[in-house]
Amino acid sequence: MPSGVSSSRFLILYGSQKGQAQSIAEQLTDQAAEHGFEAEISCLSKGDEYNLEKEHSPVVFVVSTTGDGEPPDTALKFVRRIKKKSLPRDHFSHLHYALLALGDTNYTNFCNCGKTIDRRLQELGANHFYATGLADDGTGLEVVVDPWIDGLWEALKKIFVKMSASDLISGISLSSGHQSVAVLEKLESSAQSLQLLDISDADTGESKPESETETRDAEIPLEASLNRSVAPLSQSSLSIPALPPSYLEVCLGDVPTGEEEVHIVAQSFHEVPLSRALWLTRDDAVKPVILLELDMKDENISYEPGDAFDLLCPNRDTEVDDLLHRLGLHDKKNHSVHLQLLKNTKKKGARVPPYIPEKCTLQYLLIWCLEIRSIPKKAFLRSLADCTQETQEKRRLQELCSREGAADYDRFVRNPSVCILDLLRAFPSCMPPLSLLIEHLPKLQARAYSAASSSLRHPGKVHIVFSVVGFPACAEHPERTGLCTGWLADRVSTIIEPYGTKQASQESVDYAALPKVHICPRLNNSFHLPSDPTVPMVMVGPGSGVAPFIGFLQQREKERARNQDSAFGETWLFFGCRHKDRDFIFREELERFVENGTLSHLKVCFSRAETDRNGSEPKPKYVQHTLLLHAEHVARILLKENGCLYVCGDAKNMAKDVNDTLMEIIGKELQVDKLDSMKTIAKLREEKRYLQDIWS
Ligand SMILES: Cc1cc2nc3c(=O)[nH]c(=O)nc-3n(C[C@H](O)[C@H](O)[C@H](O)COP(=O)(O)OP(=O)(O)OC[C@H]3O[C@@H](n4cnc5c(N)ncnc54)[C@H](O)[C@@H]3O)c2cc1C
Repeated sequence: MPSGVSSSRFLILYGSQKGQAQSIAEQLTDQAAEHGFEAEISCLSKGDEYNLEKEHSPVVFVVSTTGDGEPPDTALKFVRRIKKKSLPRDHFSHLHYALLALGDTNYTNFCNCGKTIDRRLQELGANHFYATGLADDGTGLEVVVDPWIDGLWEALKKIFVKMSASDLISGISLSSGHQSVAVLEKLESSAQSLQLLDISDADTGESKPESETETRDAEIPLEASLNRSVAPLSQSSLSIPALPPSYLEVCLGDVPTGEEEVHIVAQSFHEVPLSRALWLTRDDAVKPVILLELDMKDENISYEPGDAFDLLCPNRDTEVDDLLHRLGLHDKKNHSVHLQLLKNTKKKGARVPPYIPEKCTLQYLLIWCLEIRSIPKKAFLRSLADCTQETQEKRRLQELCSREGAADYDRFVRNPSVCILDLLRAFPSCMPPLSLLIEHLPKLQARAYSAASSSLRHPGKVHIVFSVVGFPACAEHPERTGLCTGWLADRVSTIIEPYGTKQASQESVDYAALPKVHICPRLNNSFHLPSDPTVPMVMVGPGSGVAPFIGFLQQREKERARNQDSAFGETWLFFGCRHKDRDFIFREELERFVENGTLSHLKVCFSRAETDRNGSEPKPKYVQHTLLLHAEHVARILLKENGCLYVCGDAKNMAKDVNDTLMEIIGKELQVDKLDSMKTIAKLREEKRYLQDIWS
């Protein structure tokens, strides 16, 4: 091993957008010492902290993917650097690395950033010492991350042995005689020290069953639930993750005097009034859809159809109140919160969360800074277990974060979208300090909504359209609505215009009395109308996925009126909903676009249409079925006329189904196999002629 390189040191490099990759990298750093390693951690953006060109210790990359397969901002420069064509093919031949990529199969280009780095490192001669992990947030990162981390330690041990062996061989190649004996002796001593590592590994005490559990056998309940387990899990010994080191000290100060409210959290947001709210669906629609008009005329905001807006909505007052009561802090809700790092914390790279303003009140912290609805991660459950008095409750929390309890975690925590308040209700003897919540709850996130209007038609305004997310009551929690869509729906509940209202009755509604909405434009680079208006286009947007296309068509309608002699490309819209009479949103506006020629073809399907009793052909149910019916035109526009295909809406099913259908259409049209169809689709994407704006 090159001199100066420790036989247990390795480097962790992370590229994180929302903090998940960073948090996993930090978790690795924390666990490394327990396994006898010395981990150095650095963000990929901090190029001055590491030098891969001279790195002879193993390197572990943890990288996420953002947007449409883009690298996170912190990894952009690194990716650009390693992609340089001038780098020789053996540039990284000295490098031994492992890579954990994070992604979400609900989006296209799953784990693209990790895959790109991996591919490029391979091209530049670097060597894997452990198989690449691809973790899917869609099904739960833990499913891959936990076993990947478990296997990493063994792989590190092996690579250190291998590296020291090859180092020895190269080191003694010039000396005579007893080479193999010397190598063997050194290897043996390496192996011994590794066995020692194994012993220390096993000696954590965490995997031993709790003695108390044995006394519970007689009362094993029949059915498991969030706070109750059944055999075999209730009797199993558990592999529990290491306790994450705490790192924050929280002091509650005086009640701030005066009205110096802190608005730092929402500082990058514009506060705009609402100017209209309308039901787009009938009362009996399964997924109710609301249109909101936001008045931006006093703000300097411009947008194009295809752009989206981030909306920051606060946590519910009632939930924050319940949480404060439960933590025994309700009487301190107006006290100011002071945060500092715990001296002697073992957490690597610990820092005070930058999104919590100094001296904000406790109530403000819980309303505006933390995502209190987030699903607690296993590390959080692990910490909560240590704050729980009652033996059975403690054991259950340990089970839920253990490897053996992974299925129960999915069933009782992840799938029902349990949040911290639900846990505290289910585990009454759990009494976490406030610092633990701040350490484990992520930052409150804004939610994005596509602009459903054009500023040519609605100057100074933007429309957004959303379906109100509903979480039905279940054993784990009461009924509730989505954080943002539910908050917005509640705000407008008293003034919202009924379904079918044609013209806003502005006078009767006091919009100024409503709370303003925090918005921030989220400009899109490519999901826009083609710059050449003669380019034909196909738009696929079922449900609220039609939003950006309403903006496209409003814009096109105005452009056509202004330039009556100009040529405009053919436009197709494929829309789908459940029922013709209940949730066919924007029906009249779409029919007007068809009448005045803005929209050449409107193809609508209904997934819950009455069965045709006349025995005629079954009607298409979903947009992909309608697309197939018009395959010839779709193929012509895309393959012969250089046209564009836009897809917007549900990422889980629709986007994938549409993609599969497109593959079928291309395969048939070009008479090629699946692989070649995929290549054609990849080319369309590259040319920005197949564009997706999809969400789950
Ligand atoms: C670029 C972009 C543009 C978007 N544009 C739009 C848009 O125009 N219109 C729109 O409606 N949305 C849009 N979204 C999605 C939107 O940002 C939110 O995710 C969505 O409105 C839910 O927010 P919420 O805070 O109400 O729900 P949250 O409280 O965040 O809950 C959402 C969670 O609930 C789950 N969930 C969703 N539906 C249900 C259900 N019925 N029952 C149980 N669980 C459910 C989801 O998997 C998700 O994990 C867009 C997203 C992106 C990224």
